[in-house]
Amino acid sequence: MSQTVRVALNRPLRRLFDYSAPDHPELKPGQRVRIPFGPRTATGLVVETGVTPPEGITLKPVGAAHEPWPALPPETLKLLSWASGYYQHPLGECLFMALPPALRKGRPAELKDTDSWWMANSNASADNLPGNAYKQKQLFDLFQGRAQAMAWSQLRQSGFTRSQLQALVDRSLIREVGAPESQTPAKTETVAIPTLTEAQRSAASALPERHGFSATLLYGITGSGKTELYLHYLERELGEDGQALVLVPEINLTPQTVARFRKYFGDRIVVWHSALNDRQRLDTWLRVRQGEPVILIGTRSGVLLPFTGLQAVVVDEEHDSSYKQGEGFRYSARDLAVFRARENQCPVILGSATPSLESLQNAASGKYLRVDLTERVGEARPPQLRLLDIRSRPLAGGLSRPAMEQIRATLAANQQVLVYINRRGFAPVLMCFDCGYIAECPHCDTHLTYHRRDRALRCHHCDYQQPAFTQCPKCSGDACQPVGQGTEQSEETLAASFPGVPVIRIDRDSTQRKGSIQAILKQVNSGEPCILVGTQMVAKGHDFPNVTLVVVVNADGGLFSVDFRAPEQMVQTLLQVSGRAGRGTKPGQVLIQTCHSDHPLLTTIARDDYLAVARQLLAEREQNSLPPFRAMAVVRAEAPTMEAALTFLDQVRNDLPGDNLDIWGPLPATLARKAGRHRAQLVLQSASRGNLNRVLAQLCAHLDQQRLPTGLRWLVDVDPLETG
Ligand SMILES: Nc1ncnc2c1ncn2[C@@H]1O[C@H](COP(=O)(O)OP(=O)(O)OP(=O)(O)O)[C@@H](O)[C@H]1O
Ligand SMILES: [Zn+2]
Repeated sequence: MSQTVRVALNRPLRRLFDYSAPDHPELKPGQRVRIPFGPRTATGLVVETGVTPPEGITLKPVGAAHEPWPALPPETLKLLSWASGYYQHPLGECLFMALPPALRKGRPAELKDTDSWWMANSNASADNLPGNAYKQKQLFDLFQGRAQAMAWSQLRQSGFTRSQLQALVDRSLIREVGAPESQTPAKTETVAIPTLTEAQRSAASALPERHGFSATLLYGITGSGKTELYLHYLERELGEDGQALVLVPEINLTPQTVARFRKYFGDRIVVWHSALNDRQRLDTWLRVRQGEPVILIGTRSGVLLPFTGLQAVVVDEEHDSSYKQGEGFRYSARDLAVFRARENQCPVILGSATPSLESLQNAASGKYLRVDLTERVGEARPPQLRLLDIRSRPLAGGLSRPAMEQIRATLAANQQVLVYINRRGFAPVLMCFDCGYIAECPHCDTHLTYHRRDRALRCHHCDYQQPAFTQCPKCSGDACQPVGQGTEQSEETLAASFPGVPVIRIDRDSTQRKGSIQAILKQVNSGEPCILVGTQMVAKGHDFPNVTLVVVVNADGGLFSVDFRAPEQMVQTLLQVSGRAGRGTKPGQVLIQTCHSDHPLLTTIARDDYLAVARQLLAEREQNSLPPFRAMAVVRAEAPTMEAALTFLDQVRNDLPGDNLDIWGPLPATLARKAGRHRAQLVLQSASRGNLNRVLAQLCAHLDQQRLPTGLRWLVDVDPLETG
C-alpha cells in the first residue's frame, strides 16, 4: 500500500517536506530516513505518516530508513513538537537537537565491533522469555556461562543478530557496557544512602509518592542536604526498571555531585554534558533510548533525551540561568522538565535555596506543591551576613581593610576564605589618566577588559583582543592605568598580602584546561587554609566544609540595571555565594562590600531571608505587570546599522494586533553594538500565554514570507531571561 510521509529536516526552516513512501508501509513517526533533498541525500525525521498526498504533484520517494525503530519515541516527539510551537523554533531543528551528533550526521545508530554487553544483573533469568524465542535463550545462556562482557564482533561470529541482542536488552536481561573508553564502569560497589536528618526526613515524607504527575518546589536553604534528599527520594520512588532524569546546572564544576550519586546507585548513573565526545554521547543516548533503567545526571540538553520509562524528574538549582538556552532553540530545560513529567504522569522536584520567582509564584498559586527544608545538616548553622559600606574607604585589589583583617583572622584559625567578584580579568577598564581616553572594543559598544597575566586587552562580548599598552593612543602620554577590579587583581593583592597561603582563582580563564577544576577541588578539599577567588563559578553548589568566610567584593552590580530580572539574579547569586560559608562544624561569616548599605534590597538580603526578598520582588513584578504575572517575549533584530534594526522592528510593531498585548519599543539593546552588528528589541507582553503564543506564531509565519533588508536577522525569545 502506498503512503505519504511528512519529514522534518535539520534546517532553520519553518516547514516540513512530503515524500511518497510506496515501499515503506511500516514507517513510523520519529524514524530516521534518507531522503533526496535537492541534488543530495539528507537525513530526515518522519513526523507524520498516512498524510493525504497533494493533488497533481508527484512526490519524490523516500529512501531507506536508517533503523527499523523510531529514533524519537512518541513521548519525545510530542515534547519537541510542543516546544517548537511554544518557543517558535523550527520543528526540524528542535527534533534534531534530541539526537546525538552522530545520528544527526546520518551515521548508524549502532556501536562498533568493540562494543560489549554483559548481564544486566546477577539474578536476571531467562524464565520470562517467550517459549519460541530459541535464539534469544541461546544468547542469554551464552552470557550466563561467561565471566566477562562480550563484544559485538564475538556475538556476530557466533551467529547472533542485533535484534536478538536488542530483545534481551529490552527485557533488561543484558545491558551494554560500552567499549573500553565508555564512561560506564563494569561494576561499582555501592553503599547505603546516609540516614536522613530529622529535617530531611520530614521533607521527604512531604514529597509526593509516585501515582501520576505532581510538581514540587523544594525550597531548601544552602547546605540543607538537598542532594541526599534527592538520592533518598529516587531510591524510594524509582522502580527497578524505571528511568530518572536529574538536571544540574553544570557538571564539570561539581564532579562531587556525580560522585555522590555513583556512590549510591553505582553504574545505574549515566552523565550527559558538553565535555562528552560523540562516541560517549551515542553510548548514553542509546542506553536511554533502549529503556535501560538509568538515572541520568545531565545539563540542559539532557531534558531532550529519548526516555521511554521516565518515573521521576529532579531539577537541582532550578533558578539557574544556564537552564535557558541562549541561542537557536531557546528552550528552558526547567520548564520542559515539568512538561515531560506531566506527559509521563510522574513527579518532578524543582530544588533550590533561591527559587526563581516563577516557581515561587507557581507554588503560591497552588500549581506546585511547596516543601521546605530550612535547617542545615548536622551542626552547621546558616552563615551570618554583614553589609560593609566601602564609601570613601581605601581599597586594595577591591578589598577594604576590615575585609583584609577578617581574612587574616580566618587564615590564622586554619580556615578557608572565599572571595567573590563578578568580573574576570585584571580590571574592567584601561583608562588614560591624562586625557580620559578609555580602551574600547572596535566591534562592540563596550570597553576592553585588561588581562594583566598575558598583557592583553580583551572584549568579553566578542573574540577581539589586542596587546595592552601604557602609552595613550590619543594623547601619547604615558598614563594608561587599569581602573576597577577583576579576579586577577584581587588574586594578586591577596597573594602579596598573605605570602605562603595558596590563592586559587576560579573563573573561566583559570578553569579552561582539562582537569584544572579537579586539581582545584582536591586542594580545597584538603581543608588546608587557602583563599579562593572567583566569579559566580565559585558560588555554584560547592560543598567546602572548611570555608568559614565569604567576602563579596562588590554587591552593587544588580541594583541599578535596566534589566527587570537583575535584582532577582543579584539576590540569588549573593545568597548562593554566602551559602558556601560555614557548611561544616565551624560557623560561617559573610562580608558584603557595598556603596549602598542602606538600600532596602541589600538590608533584606543581609537578614539571609530569601523568601522575604522574593516576596518583595514579586510584589514589584505584580505592580509593574511583569513576569511571572504576564507572559513575555522579545523580538530581537540585528542589522548592519541601528536604523535598519529599528525600522524593521517599527514595521513589526505596526503589524501586531493591538488587543491584549502590551508592546514596548523598539529600543536599542543595552549592548547596542556587538561584534559589529547593531541590536534592537521589541518587548511583547500579554496576560494570556495562549494569546501571546498565537500572536508570535502569526508574526513568525508572516516574517518568513518577507524579503528582509540585507544583513538583517531577527529572532523571537519566549520567556526571555534578558531584556536589556
Ligand atoms: N543525612 C545526612 N547525613 C550526613 N551528611 C549529610 C546528610 N545530608 C547531607 N549531608 C552532607 O551535608 C552537606 C551539604 O549537603 P548538600 O551539598 O546536599 O547541600 P545542598 O542543600 O545541596 O546545598 P546547596 O544548595 O548550598 O548546594 C554535604 O556534605 C552532604 O554530604
Ligand atoms: Zn567586542
